[in-house]
Amino acid sequence: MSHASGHPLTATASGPLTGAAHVPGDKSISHRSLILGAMAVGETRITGLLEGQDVLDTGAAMRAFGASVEKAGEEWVVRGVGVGGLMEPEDVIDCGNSGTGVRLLMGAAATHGFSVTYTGDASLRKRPMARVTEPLSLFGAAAYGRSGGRLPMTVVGAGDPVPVRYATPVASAQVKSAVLLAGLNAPGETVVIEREATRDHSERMLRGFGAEIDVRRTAEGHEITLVGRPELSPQTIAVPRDPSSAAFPVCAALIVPGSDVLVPNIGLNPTRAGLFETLREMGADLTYENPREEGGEPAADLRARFSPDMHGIEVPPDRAASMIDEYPILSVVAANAAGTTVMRGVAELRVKECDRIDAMVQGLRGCGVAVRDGPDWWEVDGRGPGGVPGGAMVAVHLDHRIAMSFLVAGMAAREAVTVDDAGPIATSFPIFRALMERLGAAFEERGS
Ligand SMILES: O=C(O)C1=C[C@@H](OP(=O)(O)O)[C@@H](O)[C@H](O)C1
Ligand SMILES: C=C(OP(=O)(O)O)C(=O)O
Repeated sequence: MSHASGHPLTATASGPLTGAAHVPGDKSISHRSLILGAMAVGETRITGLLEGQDVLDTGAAMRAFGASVEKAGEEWVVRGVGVGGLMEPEDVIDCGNSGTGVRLLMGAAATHGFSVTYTGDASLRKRPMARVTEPLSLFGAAAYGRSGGRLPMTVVGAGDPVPVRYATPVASAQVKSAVLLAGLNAPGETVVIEREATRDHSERMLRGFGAEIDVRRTAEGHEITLVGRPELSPQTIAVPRDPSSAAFPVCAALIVPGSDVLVPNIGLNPTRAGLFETLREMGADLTYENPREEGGEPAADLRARFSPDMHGIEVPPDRAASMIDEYPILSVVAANAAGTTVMRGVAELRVKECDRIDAMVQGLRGCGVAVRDGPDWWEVDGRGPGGVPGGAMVAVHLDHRIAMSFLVAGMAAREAVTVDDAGPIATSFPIFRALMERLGAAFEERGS
């Protein structure tokens, strides 16, 4: 569902940020818990589920496909219908702002013999869907959408699906996951080959639910083989906290003088941890405390302290997939570091909730920071600690990460920074404002 829009918010310079920041559950793992829970036979119990709008929309969709999804106390309980048991929804499936939601659902339903019409908010209706419907057509499904492969779109599922071998042309965990989820209800082996490793939550969770799945390194990259038509057994899932949400209090602490923030129990799956590696290379005082395993995923407590000696770096392009959602907030840290930070191989940023390179370039320029960009790269000239002038009103284009990034920028800038719409933050991090205020951040609602 679409969130209320047009709610501006201003961040002003705060004193030091201190204390513990308990960020919500991982968005990627939350979507997958609901979808795989709905395709298992029996009751899956989930704690730590992200209750952001993106995930709530996926929960509502799974109900429309015939599963039961209810909250009982602190737990979410999903009663699944089994692989092949999804039912035709009676109405359009509205995935709101969520690319992950719509692309994974298209995959899961595409090997069922019924049709589903999908839509989303004004941001999602601009995003490319052909990257998913092309491989789904190999299973025997057909998609009819607006020009350019945009939503609203009807996917006519394959009643008699065949398994597929598919090499993904873009580094995208959503595309990989859509093919694997479709492969669940195809007889035989479905194979996905990805040149660069993307987040592997689907593979881990499919294995956890009892599917036969094999991952091997070949000359072509990662080859993932899934045996179709398994019976999935229900699971008890503790969702780890989201490293992509942790990025905001961590980066705020690095650039606000005197800060010392602990972000406990963060999932540090290597396919997600590229930002933290990059920050450490820039000279950030960022440490991992109590490293451990939580539910099959590496985890640690992150400790971030004000880091006045950070310097720009060239971010290795082969790291992009492991930090793809973190480039906006990285560029805010880069603006507060000395020297230039160069980010290459990031064309995917142009097809997220908005064109994230363009949104950050415009907003940072408005804040007095020099930025240059090209089709798949951009670079930020740092102004050193406390050197960002700020004082801008920034357009967020229905993009939660742009909104949160500029609010963090405002916490360290000389003049306040206003975002034109803080509404989208609720898609992934509904407690962002309260959590940052508890650390010491100062926000104002100044009106538009
Ligand atoms: O699979 C996932 O859960 C996600 C994959 C990434 O998208 P792409 O697959 O488009 O890279 C990421 O940007 C998104 O926030 C979540
Ligand atoms: C790109 C993102 O999400 P999605 O693709 O699920 O909309 C994100 O959360 O940064």
